[in-house]
Amino acid sequence: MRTIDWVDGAVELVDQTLLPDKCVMLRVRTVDELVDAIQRLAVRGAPALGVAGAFGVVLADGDQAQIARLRAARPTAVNLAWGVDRAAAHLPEGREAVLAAALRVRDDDIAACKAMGERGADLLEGERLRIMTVCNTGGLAAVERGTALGVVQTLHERGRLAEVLALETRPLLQGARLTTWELGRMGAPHRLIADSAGPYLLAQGEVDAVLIGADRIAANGDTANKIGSYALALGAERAGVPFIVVAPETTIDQATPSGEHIRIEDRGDEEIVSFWGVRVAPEGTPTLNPAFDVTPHDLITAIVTDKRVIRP
Ligand SMILES: CSC[C@@H](O)[C@@H](O)C(=O)COP(=O)(O)O
Repeated sequence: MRTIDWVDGAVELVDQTLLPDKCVMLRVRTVDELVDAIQRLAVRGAPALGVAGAFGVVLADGDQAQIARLRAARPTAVNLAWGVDRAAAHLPEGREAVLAAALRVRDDDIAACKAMGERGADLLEGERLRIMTVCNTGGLAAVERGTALGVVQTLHERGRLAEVLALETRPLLQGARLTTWELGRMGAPHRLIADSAGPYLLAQGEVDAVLIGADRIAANGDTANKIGSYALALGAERAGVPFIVVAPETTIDQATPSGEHIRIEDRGDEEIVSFWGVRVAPEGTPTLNPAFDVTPHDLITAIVTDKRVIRP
């Protein structure tokens, strides 16, 4: 199954807000619908956002204001702007050239995820690995297979996966809803844990490696990823566990020198004052809701891309 694709003149994508209960495909025909899908996380994850951005330029049909709005729909994952720019570069050649460029973004992502899975599995030592991960970095965050969870899938296919400990990933529960769903479909052994249990379980020696994805990697290797990644990096360093970032080359942003320059999306009050539509905090509680954090490069053991292994 492809998470996102171009089908009969429209973008077709899995509506991830409905998982794990329902797997429904959404057909998106306008930039307005696509921006809405991106902002409510019907489509999400850096590589999938890159593909959505590229397809969105086809839908925009040369309208520069719409292209600009799409490019800014979510600020932290560099892949969205990158995908938009890569397709938009072909606007002077006409719609067919833009569509061809967008299809190349899709195909390159499929190839990159396969390459990362193999390189990551080759890098890890040990025969029966216990992996900790946060958010969702599987096929749902890309077109197929994904980044960090793509490495997990390759390990599983090679018979080298003992277990995955998946953080639930509050507030939107990408780990609880999406990662466990994907691991179940793969038949990979896993247990779901509360976010705050991550560093403790690392200290208890329950984990052989932490594998995460990335939304933007600065030129010096500082990495923005789902909120909670930094706590895992600190816990992993203290426990002597490798902390590995898996991301395509397209997530490396040479224009951003270091993590302090990365814009972190704040997603507002609603997601944390309530849980699945039920208010859990007193009316009017002020909030801070950063969707991502930045792990400094010195806490990262290795960055695995589709082309190389970087040791920041
Ligand atoms: C392969 S996905 C890498 C990242 O995009 C992923 O870890 C992540 O943080 C996604 O956040 P989300 O807010 O669900 O888009």
